[in-house]
Order: sequence, then structure tokens, then C-alpha cells
Amino acid sequence: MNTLFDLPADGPAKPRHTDLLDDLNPAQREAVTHAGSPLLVVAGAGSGKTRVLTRRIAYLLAERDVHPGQIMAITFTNKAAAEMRERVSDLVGRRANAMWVSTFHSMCVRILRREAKTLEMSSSFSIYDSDDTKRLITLVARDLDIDPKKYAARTLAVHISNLKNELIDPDTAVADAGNDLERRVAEVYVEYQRRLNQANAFDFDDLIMRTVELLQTFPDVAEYYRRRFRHVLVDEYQDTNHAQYTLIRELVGTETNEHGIEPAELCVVGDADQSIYAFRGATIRNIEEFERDFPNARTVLLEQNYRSTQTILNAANAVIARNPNRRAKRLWTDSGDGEKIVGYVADNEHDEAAFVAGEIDALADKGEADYSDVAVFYRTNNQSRVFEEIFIRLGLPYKVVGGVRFYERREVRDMLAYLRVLANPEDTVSLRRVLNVPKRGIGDRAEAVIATYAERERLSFAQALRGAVNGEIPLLNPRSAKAITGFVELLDELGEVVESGAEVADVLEAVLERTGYRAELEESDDPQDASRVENLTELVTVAREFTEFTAEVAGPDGELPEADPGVPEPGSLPAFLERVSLVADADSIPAADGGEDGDGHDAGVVTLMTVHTAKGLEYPVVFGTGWEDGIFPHMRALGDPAELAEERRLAYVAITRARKRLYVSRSMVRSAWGQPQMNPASRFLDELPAELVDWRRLAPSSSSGGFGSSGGSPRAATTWGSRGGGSTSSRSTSTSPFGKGWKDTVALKLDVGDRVSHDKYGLGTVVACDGAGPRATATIDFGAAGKVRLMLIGSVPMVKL
Ligand SMILES: Nc1ncnc2c1ncn2[C@@H]1O[C@H](COP(=O)(O)OP(=O)(O)OP(=O)(O)O)[C@@H](O)[C@H]1O
Ligand SMILES: [Mg+2]
Repeated sequence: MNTLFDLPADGPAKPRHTDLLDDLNPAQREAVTHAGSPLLVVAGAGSGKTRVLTRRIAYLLAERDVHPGQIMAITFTNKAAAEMRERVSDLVGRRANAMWVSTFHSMCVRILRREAKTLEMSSSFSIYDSDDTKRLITLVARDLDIDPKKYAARTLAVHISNLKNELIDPDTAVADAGNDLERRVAEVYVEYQRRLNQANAFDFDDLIMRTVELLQTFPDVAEYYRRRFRHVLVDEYQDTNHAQYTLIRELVGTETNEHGIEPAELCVVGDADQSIYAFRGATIRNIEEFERDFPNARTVLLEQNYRSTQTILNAANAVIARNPNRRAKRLWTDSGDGEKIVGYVADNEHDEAAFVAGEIDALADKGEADYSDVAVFYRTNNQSRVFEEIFIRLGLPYKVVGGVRFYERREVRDMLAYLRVLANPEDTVSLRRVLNVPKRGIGDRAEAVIATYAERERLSFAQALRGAVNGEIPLLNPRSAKAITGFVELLDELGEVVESGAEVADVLEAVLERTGYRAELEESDDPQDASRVENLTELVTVAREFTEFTAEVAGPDGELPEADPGVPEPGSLPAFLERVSLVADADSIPAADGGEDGDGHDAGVVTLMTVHTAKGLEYPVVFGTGWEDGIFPHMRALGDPAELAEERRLAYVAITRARKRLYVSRSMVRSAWGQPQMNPASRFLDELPAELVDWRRLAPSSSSGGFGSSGGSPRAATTWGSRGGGSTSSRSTSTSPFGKGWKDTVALKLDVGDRVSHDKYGLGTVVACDGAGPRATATIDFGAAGKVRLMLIGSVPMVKL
């Protein structure tokens, strides 16, 4: 066996923890102790799946003599990861560090760093995020003369990503391409992949796909990991896609290999009703077919919920029950009904945010909840802004998880690009990003000349730049050549700083200083530039903390526990970049910076986040906002049953995050593209059983009408009906409070196929009609302006042709 994890038992005698099973129910206990064959735990939200995983790891160590280094756990939340580590450290002390607890992406990065040479990459590779990917695809498409109006970079990127999630390599994509789009995509894919290799970079999807390739192509590599990881545990299995599923299968193996290595023990937990990543290729097939994929598998069902009140569970059950083709299951708890759900219909999004802020304050005043007990959910990141504005105004402490992320800001990306070039000189996307930043007289033309030269001579962009210094590029004018020489010298100088072993923060300081980047911002009059300087200061702080954190892990003697060849040297520049790249993948890792305990439960701070980000988490008080058709469910889903089912699962996730109190709200009017737009109630609101909801307000205040002041708003068409009442009813009855009081004054009657002319969007064709009376909407294809769904009530600025 490998010495890596065959360590002498150091420290005190290992404690035996039979009480590990005490606070589990019989089914959970079975899942924790099951041995000898693959295990699937399927259960609804809050039934203790994640707890089972954590406890199982503790049990493996305490009762089954497993070494931490033999365990690989894949989780989606920092909270679960931290809890696992903590439990394991309680049992075995610092040896806990030998356990791998990570997301799919960071696990793959660790493997790829270690095995890069096998794939003919260098272990200092860069990780391209979606923005880098789009930049590179734009460059490739331009070079291949692809019309960006016909095939936008974003579209090409989505298609390439889908291919990768299905593990289809470029050659196969070319061979299988059946139509013009597929041929174009395949063509771009081939060249894009070539350039990624040349730039010594992986994109996010590559991290998974290339690791699978590695394990499938090199049996000895696969065997190394199979020997090493005897236990693989996966949380949120319903959100794995084909590539991730294959990765797990390659890692654990399905049969004993020729060297007698048996498959590793696999334990996965999931809930088909919480599958919310279909757009990234996730498929519940992986849960449904588990027993077929892994012979002799055992399945354990958990039914009791320990998180929420029965009221919240009844709401969740009622909503998810509307989805077709699901296995019926009902969540129950013995903790009682608890409070009713509170509903609120706001005039507009500002009113909605004010309601939320007011409630939070009231709960805090009454001592019923701390700020940190509260989470506010919305469907898409851009919805956070109104909440932020009002929270700032009221001095309510909050934190946005995800959102316009720190690491996506221009100045932060610029600095990271410099660091990436220093760590990996072949990183073309980063190099071209900073080539003329700050401006140093290397214009677009010079860049194009170098790119063409590189292409012709089959050199990397970095090599071509050096060629320019030596005067090898005739088309380059002397002024540009001189500027390039200065730039190359600057990079060499900064390279020496890195070589000298300086801390990452000091390298960063050197870059800010010597490139003149900071000076340029400081001299600017633009107030935005002042905040850019602040962000850069913050980045230096992040780097500083990173080094300190590494020192802490290393202990006072500077010795690190269990050095692992898959990990860049702790504290080094590549280690820093790796952490940043993966943190920036915020869909899977909520914590975007230091200073929080990992799951967003900051001390004394309200958490704002999208429902996607909230997966796996729980809060005593949850506000579900923007429950409007077209917002949640998302506009995109309205005409598509599969997407609608996914949105409903998202609603189920949102509801089941709440432990004690749940609020749902919507607003009558919300501005979109600077225009007030009427939004009908979310159908998910109608699906909540009436007796569970206490409607604080059913209709907007009549004075404001909530429509803002712009003309063209459907004010004239509305009369508001009675308030209160508090009873909701199903969609089929016309007295639903969400439509209550609307007069059926439909201005336009449209059918699919009708041609229309809209004041703002121009000519279009109706592709779908939904709802009747006040809920009537039409989805209209306006060609270049895209598909838009419009309410047909009131004075619509549109005529039928
Ligand atoms: N047997 C139990 N006794 C008491 N509390 C429990 C028990 N099992 C789980 N819990 C608690 O119930 C809550 C939900 O558990 P957990 O987060 O593990 O559920 P989950 O199935 O992973 O939920 P999700 O589907 O949302 O990921 C947690 O606070 C957990 O500590
Ligand atoms: Mg969980």
C-alpha cells in the first residue's frame, strides 16, 4: 500500500464513539453502518441526508478503522464540509487533513495538478471561468470567420459546455455533427480545445471531463486513486451530470481489477425533488438508475423531517405534488404545526423590500430572531439590488452571497490575470487581457499582428511576444515593438519577485506598483475608480489572510500535515489562484470571502441569496420573494413543461430551507429594463394550501396603484377589489386573491401565429398564449429583440397587424 496514507497511529489512543448512533433514527442508523456494497440514501428535504453522510464518516473512522486519507467526500456547501472536518478532527486530530472534502471541481483540480504531465499539461495550469471561456471562444470564432450575429459566443459556449458534460470530445463532435449549428459548434470546439491546451488551461467543464479521460485512459492512475480512496461519499447526488456520474464510477470502480483491487465503497445521498441543475446537464437518471449502475446496491429511505414545522412541510408537499412523473413521498415531522406562512402582495419591488426589512426588524425587536437567523431568497441575482438599497438605508446588516461577485469585478480580474500570467506564462487569455492594461501603447493592431504571427508560426502568444522583442515580427511598427519590450521586461521583473519566494500579497503589491495600475486609479476623478482602489486593497487583504491561514494550518513548526503531491505548495501563488478560481465558482461554494463561517450564517447579518445557492442550507426564518409568473417561475420556463417542473423543484427547495417561519411575497409591478411591468402571481402561490397562509396584504394600496409614473401602464384597466379575507383558492376558481378585483378588460385578443407591432420591440409573431382574463399573456417572438412575454391587460403599446 501507499505510504501516503499508511501512517503510524500518532496522538492519543483512538476514542470509540458508540454514541455516534444515539441521536439517529433506525433508517439513518442503517445508512451510517451499512457496509460492503454501494449505498443510496433517498429522502426529502431536511430528513438528515447530510447528517447521515457526516456521521457515516465519523463512524468509518471510529468503528471501522478507516484512515482519513482513505475518504473522499463530495459536498456542495461549506457548512457540510466544515462539519465533516470538525467531526473528523474531533476523532483523529490533525490527521483529518488527509481526508478530501471538496466539491467536484476542487477534487478534480487536485487530481489534475498531480497528474498534469500525464495529460501533457503543466501542473501550473490556469483554470478558466465562464468569462475567460467566453473571451477565448470569441477570439476563436472571430478567427474562424464565424458571424457573431448568427452564432453568438455565448451560444457556442453553452453548446460546447453541453458536449463536455456529456463527455463528447472534439473529434466525436465533428463526426457526429448533423446540422449547420452542430458543425459550427464542433469546429469552434476543436480550435477552442487546441488553444486551451496551448494556454495550459482547463475550463470548468474540462476539470471533470479531463479527469474522466485521465482515469479511463491510464489504468495505473485509476488504480492509484482506487487504492487510495476506499470510501467515496457524495451529497446532493441528484445534481450530478453525466460527466460527474462517470467520474464517480471510474473512481470507485464497478468490479475487482486484475490486481485484486476491489471497488471502493460508495455512498450517495439525494432527493430527486431537489434537482435544480438540469441546465448544467444534471439528471435524476443518476438516482433512478443507481441500482442498475452499481450492482448489489442497497437503498435506504428516510422519511422523517427534522428541520421544519408541519405547516412548512405541508406547503412544500402541496407544491411539489403538482410535478408529473415523480415518486410520491410526503415529508412529516413530530415537531408540530408552528406558525402560519405569511403572505404579502406588494405594490412594487421597493414596497416588497420595505416589507421584508420591516418584518426582519420587528422579529429582531421582539427577540424572536437574530439577523443571522434570516435569509432572503430571490430567483436571480439582479433582484438583490432593491433589498441592498433599503437595508443600507435602514442600517440593517446584511450580506449578499454570490451576486456580482467580488472576483468578477474588472480590477480584481485584471490583477488576477497578472498573477495567472506570472504563474503560467502560457495563459493566453490572461496575457492578452493585461497586454495593454494599464495603457502602455500596445494597441489592438499590434495585438492582432502578434496573434497572426503566433498562429502562422504555431507559437504561443507568449512566445510570439518575445519574438517581437527580438525584432522577428516585421509588420510590427517600432513604437509597438518598444512598448512590447517594456512589457516583457516588466513581466520578467515581476517573475523575479515570484521566484524570490515573496508572499502572494507582496507579489500583488509589486504588480499594483510597477504596472502603474494603482497610480492610474488614484489619479482618476471618476468616483468608481476610488471604489476600485478599495477592492484592490481588499484583494491584497484576501491574499494576506490566505498566507496567514496557510501558516496556521502548518502549525508553529511550519510543518504541514501530510503533504500531498496533488496540492500546490501551500501559500504559493498557484495555491492562491486555485482557491480564488474555485471560490469564484460560487454556484457551488457560497462563501466568497473570508470572515464568515462557511454557510452564510454570519454573526448578526441577514443573508441574501438566490434559491440555487441556498441548496442544502437551513434558516429559522426564510423570505421567499418575487413569486411572480415570469420571475419565479422564470420567464423561460413558462411555455416549457420540463423547465416549469424544474422551477417547481426550486420552489420546493426554497420552502424547505425554512425551519420555523416562512414568508412569501410578490409584487404587482416590477421594473424590467427600466419599464414598470405588471407581473401576475406566481402559480406556485396558488398551489400553497389556503389554510396555511396568513395573507397580510392581498392587494396593493389604492393610492399608489403601484404602477410608477410612466405612461403606457395599465392603470386604467384596473379596479381593486376587497382586501383581507385571507383565503386563497385554487387556480381554477376566479376568486383567487391574486386576481381578485381585476376586471376582465383585455385590450388585445391574440392567437398563436398573429403578427403584431410593439412600440418598443418592433414586429413580432405570437408563439404562445397563456391564461385568460386578467392573466392573459402572450409570448411573442420579436426576432433580434428575442422572445418576450407580455401581459395583455390594459393599454398595451402594441397593435395586432
Ligand atoms: N435524527 C435526528 N435527530 C435530530 N435532528 C436531526 C436528525 N436528523 C437530522 N437532524 C437535523 O435536521 C436538519 C436537517 O438535516 P440535514 O441537513 O442533514 O437534512 P438533508 O436531508 O440533508 O436536507 P436537504 O435535502 O435540504 O439537503 C439538520 O438541522 C439536522 O441536524
Ligand atoms: Mg443536505
